[in-house]
Amino acid sequence: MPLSLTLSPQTNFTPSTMEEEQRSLLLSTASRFPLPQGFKPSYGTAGFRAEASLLPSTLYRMGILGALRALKTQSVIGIMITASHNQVSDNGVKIVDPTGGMLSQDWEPFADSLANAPTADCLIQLISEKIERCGEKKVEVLVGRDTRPSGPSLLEATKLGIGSIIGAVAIDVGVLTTPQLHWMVRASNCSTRAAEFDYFEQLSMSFRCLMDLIPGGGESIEGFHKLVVDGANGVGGEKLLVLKEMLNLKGLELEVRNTGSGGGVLNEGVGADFVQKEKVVPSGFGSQDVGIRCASLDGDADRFVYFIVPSKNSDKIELVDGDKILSLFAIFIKEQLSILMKKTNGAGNDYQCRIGVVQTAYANGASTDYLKQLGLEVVLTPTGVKHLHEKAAQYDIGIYFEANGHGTVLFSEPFLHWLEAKNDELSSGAQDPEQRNAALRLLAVSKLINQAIGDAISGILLVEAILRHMKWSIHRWSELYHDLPSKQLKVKVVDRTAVVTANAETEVVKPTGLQEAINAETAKYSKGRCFIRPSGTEDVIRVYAEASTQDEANTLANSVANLADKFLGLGGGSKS
Ligand SMILES: CC(=O)N[C@H]1[C@@H](OP(=O)(O)O)O[C@H](CO)[C@@H](O)[C@@H]1O
Ligand SMILES: [Mg+2]
Repeated sequence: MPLSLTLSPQTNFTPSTMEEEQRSLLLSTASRFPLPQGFKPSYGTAGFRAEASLLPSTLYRMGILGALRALKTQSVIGIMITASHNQVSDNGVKIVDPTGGMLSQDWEPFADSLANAPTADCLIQLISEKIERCGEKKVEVLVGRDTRPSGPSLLEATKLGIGSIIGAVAIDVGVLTTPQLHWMVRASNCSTRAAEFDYFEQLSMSFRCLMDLIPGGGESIEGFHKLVVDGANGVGGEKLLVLKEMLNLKGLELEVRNTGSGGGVLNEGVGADFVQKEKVVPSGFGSQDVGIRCASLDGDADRFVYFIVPSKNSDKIELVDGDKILSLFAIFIKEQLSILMKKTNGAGNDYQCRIGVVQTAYANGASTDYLKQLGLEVVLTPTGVKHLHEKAAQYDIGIYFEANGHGTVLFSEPFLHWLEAKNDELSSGAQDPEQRNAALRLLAVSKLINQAIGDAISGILLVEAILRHMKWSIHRWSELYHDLPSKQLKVKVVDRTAVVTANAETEVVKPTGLQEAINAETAKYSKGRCFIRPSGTEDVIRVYAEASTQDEANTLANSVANLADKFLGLGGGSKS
């Protein structure tokens, strides 16, 4: 428990004024968490990740960072202990800002410095430069974790870090999906009900609302109802089962496999990352699932993809990835908006709603072309939800997805205010009921789809409601456009930070000469596109290639991986 201290409002602590009580509290805890020798944690695409035994000092220090951020913002902050799709022996940490989004990027260098402070004295010096207190109210840091066995001990380290900052309190919110924690932090700071039950209730109510608004009641289509979900042996499967208990699924038969209770290993041969990258049937799925709608969550349930098992005789799947999920959401939202905005009695509409679609360079080129053909504005950002989310928030409706299934739809406050008012206006008087329904549907979407971060559970519910609304099978959805064949490889190099990229990671700036070599290789292929970038979650360089045939995409990826190896590699370095 933190020590209580009466503080005067607006007190700023400088190195010389950090009071003795705070200093000695920090000294007593910091000495228990030395930085392991040779360990250089780095704040990557989504926080810190490493082999779990290396992480107690990082988690303790991120506990401190969460507390400092809560004091600075005078808001609830979240800390999620997870390594998402990484192997079970890894763990990691993501920090959730007051809005429910990822830690503000201008705090990332501080996070790096804290995590790498070599001694307790250096750590205390860094803290004393950042610590700020305003007011006497204690600030809360919510700590959630996924199902990894290293979670409980890392939770204790995190709580000690939070408790080492006077004025901050750790609240253990237990085992959660990453997006549940983001949702709770956002709700806490909006002064709305923020318990896990409230999350489930909001999702189930908005889902039911969308289902009730389906013209003709969303009547059954042969073979339509069954959805089988692969829970990656992680936290998402169990949570989906809780939701299923609460939800009137309107005839949707939901089966969840790989919940982790059957002895399977987290992310091993299962889960969204495996399915999307390997394009093979996950463990627990097979010939009994041919033609059925299937979905996979990742280890912390912040991403999802759909897939079909096309034949009994092969372990290959037909992937319906984040790009297609984005396309489905975009079609539905665009359609509802155009119903809502249509002129009635010669009267126009008074709101110019800007829709934006945000992707990364990993988006399949066919999806980008398709979205542009729909008349949508498409922009690319660097990899990582922090970049996509920031860009999407600049629109009235910003739809963002990474190809791997991480994304959501953001609605701006001004647009939601307008929509609420429009809905009120349409509900009074003899208006077109379809226009009112369109307003209600968009409002329901804004409540169903997580406004804080990509969320597999809420995303799956939105997909299910839209497919039912459109009366589309997964096959119809998958046929929206045909993906260009693509290939991803990882290359182990001596120092991945030697690669510096520009233009949303599509061009290598350093080392010099490498981009020219990639260009020359890519030019040999019809519809060739290829880029490399350092991963922010693994110690590898990623290579992505697209071409008009799978063989060509494979060859292009291999050639460029060899180039990366030549410029940066271990010499005959490993590829996978
Ligand atoms: C190609 C790819 O799938 N990259 C993933 C992966 O990041 P890397 O920086 O590529 O390791 O993990 C991120 C966090 O989950 C996710 O946002 C991102 O899309
Ligand atoms: Mg994840």
